[in-house]
Amino acid sequence: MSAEKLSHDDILRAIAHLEGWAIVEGKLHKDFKFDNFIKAFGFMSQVAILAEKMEHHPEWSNVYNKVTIDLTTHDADGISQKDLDLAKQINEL
Ligand SMILES: C[C@H](O)[C@H](O)[C@H]1CNC2=NC(N)=NC(=O)C2=N1
Repeated sequence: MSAEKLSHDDILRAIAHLEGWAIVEGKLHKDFKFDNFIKAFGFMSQVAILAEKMEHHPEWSNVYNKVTIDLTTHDADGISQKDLDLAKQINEL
């Protein structure tokens, strides 16, 4: 997996196939809403396992049934293929 920063155009092309994701303040962003806190936290647990396996970790926050995720590659100082891969796997959960 490459950790090089991708161009804006490359990212736009890729997120056309990633439902719900957008570029917000230079990061790959998506808002999630669940029925309740337990479901939101269950989702976060699954994302945590994925992130640890990929050695690539989200910036995120949770308020009750809402989870906000921002993906960026700190090592590349921008969005890389790793962020796109993690976004795709999160959508497949
Ligand atoms: C050594 C380790 O693989 C790196 O520090 C990883 C860990 N998780 C990471 N996560 C994210 N989002 N960006 C990184 O650059 C990053 N680097």
